[in-house]
Amino acid sequence: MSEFILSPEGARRVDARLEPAGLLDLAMEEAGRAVADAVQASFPEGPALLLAGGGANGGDALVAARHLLALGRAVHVLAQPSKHPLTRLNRRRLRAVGGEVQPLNLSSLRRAAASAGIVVDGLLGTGFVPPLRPALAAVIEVLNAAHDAGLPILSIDIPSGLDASCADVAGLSVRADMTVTFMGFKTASLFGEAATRSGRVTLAPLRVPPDWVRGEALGIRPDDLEVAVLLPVRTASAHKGTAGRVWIVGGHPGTVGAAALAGLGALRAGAGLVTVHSLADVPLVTPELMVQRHTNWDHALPELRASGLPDAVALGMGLGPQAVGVAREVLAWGIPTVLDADALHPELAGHGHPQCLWTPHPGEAARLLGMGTPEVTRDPLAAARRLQELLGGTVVLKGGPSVVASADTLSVSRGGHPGMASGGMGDTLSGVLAALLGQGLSAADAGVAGVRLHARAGELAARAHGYGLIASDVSDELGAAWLDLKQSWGQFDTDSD
Ligand SMILES: NC(=O)C1=CN([C@@H]2O[C@H](COP(=O)(O)OP(=O)(O)OC[C@H]3O[C@@H](n4cnc5c(N)ncnc54)[C@H](OP(=O)(O)O)[C@@H]3O)[C@@H](O)[C@H]2O)[C@@H](O)CC1
Ligand SMILES: Nc1ncnc2c1ncn2[C@@H]1O[C@H](COP(=O)(O)OP(=O)(O)O)[C@@H](O)[C@H]1O
Repeated sequence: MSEFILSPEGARRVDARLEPAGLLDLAMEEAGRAVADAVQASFPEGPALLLAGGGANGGDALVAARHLLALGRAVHVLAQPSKHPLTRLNRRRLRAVGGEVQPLNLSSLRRAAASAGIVVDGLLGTGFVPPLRPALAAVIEVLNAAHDAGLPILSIDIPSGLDASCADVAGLSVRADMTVTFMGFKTASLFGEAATRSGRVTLAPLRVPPDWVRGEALGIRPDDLEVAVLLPVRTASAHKGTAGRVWIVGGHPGTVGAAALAGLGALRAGAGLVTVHSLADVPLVTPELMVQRHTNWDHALPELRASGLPDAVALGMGLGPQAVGVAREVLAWGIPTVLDADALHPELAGHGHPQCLWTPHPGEAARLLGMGTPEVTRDPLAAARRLQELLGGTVVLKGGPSVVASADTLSVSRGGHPGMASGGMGDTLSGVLAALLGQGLSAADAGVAGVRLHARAGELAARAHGYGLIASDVSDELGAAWLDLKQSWGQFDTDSD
């Protein structure tokens, strides 16, 4: 099932629908219970210290404390005063079952932290409005010092002090080992330094009408089953001519490996026939890859067109200074096209078509949008949306994780591995995407499926290579990643499919 991504405003609008129906109390109960379960499952040792702020985030902490007590766990609760009716109600409920609530201040925190096995941070959630007030800043400093000394922290919904809608970390915030977030992931749970501060993030969807959440969602995060159904299935009579003919147009003296890596990626993602067209000598990365060296693009492109177009083309990888002119010609062919690297130029805006897949990394995205790279990485969902509006077709804004933006959906990929931060990984992805386009997927489906396939291959390759991962290792695992995704569907017969 897809998971959703929510803005703080979207979460508040869902709250506003729950409250008059009397359902906010139940949502808080479920949220607090999910936190208690996570504490028991992941941090079973020692007393649990729960910190409750004045808002609903603090209410979740008080509910969690009650559930932990009921499970027999030693709990210690420090709370700020609250005007929030449900938070006050849950403070009374906690007391009613014998739980003690003491005021939160620096000395009570230091004392309790010294004997705690886990701290639950329920100080600030999506209602936080920066900047952090000094009194809470001092609390978070003590908390982070205790964390540095080895005390684990689980944050409720979002680490206190983080702006949920932003991947950057502007000021002081809690450094969590784990975050239990509700209804949908927040931008801060998924991207950048904010995601690092969130630790391992798990989603408690809460029993809220899914249409209420879907209606507010900024985007979705498909699971592997949803990706698996997008991957093409061949009939027994398939042959190389029906499995997708792909051209790679790229390479230039000095950067010709980029085109070769794309070719390898396309072969390993199932393309039937792959030819690299280049002005430079392409290294023989594998004999199955066909190579045509041309002397100049002005002659080569009309000849190629006349020779019969392939099912899909990927262009730009290491293509060099002529990339924009070449891209204009290739776009006029009107066939499924991946545009990467040197072909990602603002001059091409308006020249695309619905079967285009544009694959910028944040630096290229910034060049296309005429902004700085930090603006792109601060809010990758917004940047991907703007890129799609500028370029049309489908945009893959690459990163860990990548965002796939089509006209009607924003989708965030799961997985990948930090070992994928090495040159050539994006070239491999371009080949993968072209192979999927060549096998008949729409640009939007190829974007979602190709990015996850590439990320899964990266995860598998990292088992052997860790941070020493190189792009051709990822290509080598594409077949295994494909099988893996299909098996998650549970309908894959490895002998015949
Ligand atoms: N449907 C859902 O998603 C559900 C969401 N749920 C939960 O609700 C949470 C959102 O709750 P929320 O709206 O009450 O806000 P919350 O984060 O507790 O913050 C408000 C408190 O912070 C304070 N404060 C603010 N800024 C500050 C600053 N700069 N520096 C210092 N303090 C500052 C502010 O103080 P005040 O301004 O009132 O003085 C007030 O006390 C959400 O994250 C999730 O945990 C669940 O209960 C179940 C259903
Ligand atoms: N930390 C990471 N986690 C997951 N994927 C990553 C990470 N770092 C890089 N990648 C992936 O590697 C690829 C890098 O692309 P790009 O920067 O264009 O590489 P190149 O231009 O060297 O080919 C992207 O698909 C990106 O999603």
